[in-house]
Amino acid sequence: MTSETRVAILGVPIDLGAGRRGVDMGPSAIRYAGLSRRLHDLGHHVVDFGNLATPMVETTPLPPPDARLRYLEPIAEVCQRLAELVSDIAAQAMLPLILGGDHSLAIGSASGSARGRRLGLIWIDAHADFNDETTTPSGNIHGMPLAVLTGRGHLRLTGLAGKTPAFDPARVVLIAVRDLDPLEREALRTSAITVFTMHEIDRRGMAAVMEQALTIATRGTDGFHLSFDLDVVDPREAPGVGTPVSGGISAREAHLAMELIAESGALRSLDIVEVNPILDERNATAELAVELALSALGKRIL
Ligand SMILES: NC(=[NH2+])NCCC[C@H](N)C(=O)O
Repeated sequence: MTSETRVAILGVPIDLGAGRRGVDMGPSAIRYAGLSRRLHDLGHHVVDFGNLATPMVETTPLPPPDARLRYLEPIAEVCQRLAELVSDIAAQAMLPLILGGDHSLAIGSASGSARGRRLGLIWIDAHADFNDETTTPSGNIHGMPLAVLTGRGHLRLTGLAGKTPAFDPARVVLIAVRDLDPLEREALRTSAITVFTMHEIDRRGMAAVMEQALTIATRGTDGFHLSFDLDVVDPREAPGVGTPVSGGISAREAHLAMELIAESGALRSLDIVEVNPILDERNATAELAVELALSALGKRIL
């Protein structure tokens, strides 16, 4: 039996933070895969707030080729509005479920959720998204949100929670990472973030890793925000993502992680990001995204 949650769906169709087009169609693809109806069938009260208005590449001035923070202004503006909305939704005792969109949007969603409360952060992703303008090889802001949320990055982005850092690095866990840029790796090594790479998952198993992750994210906190990038799943099972990396977790391991998150009872808000329908195979990745959201919100086989 799942306990009824009031779930607020919010789409953020943005791809300005990514180097490749297409993840702006993610919210549509995930809705088309039946998200709202299936959450309702699971016993939740679901309200779809529609999509946040977002600028698109075609109507936004092109950043200079050497930009270290591509599309900073439009992304900061979207994240600011998103933070307001997520904070309002959370204040109404609803659980915000944010559909992406590229991962830069987590700067807004996680900051908004962390306003006025002390949250842990669980980041499940093939990448660490721990670059800043001095370490980024691409200038793409979707490679930076975890750095921003732990206090490192441009001032337009780091203050959206009303406190900096939005999250205490000691309460932040990064899971299933397997692709780091050289300077990003150094920054991660000296941070207080707990990192479980693919190596730890292979070695100790997802259940043991998640158990420890949940302890870290919930100790002394009011719960946690989950940011889930579909590219964490192996591209054989999740081909429709913007930046695929081979050697990922299986869909089963992803489900196990989500089920343990649901069992913790401490999930306060979540993002499901980086679904790219252009690269997908008959919407399989969006369908997986829906299945995983259901697991995170209490779906059980028996
Ligand atoms: N959310 C993502 N898909 N991030 C990919 C980041 C790739 C690379 N590390 C960069 O900073 O450009």
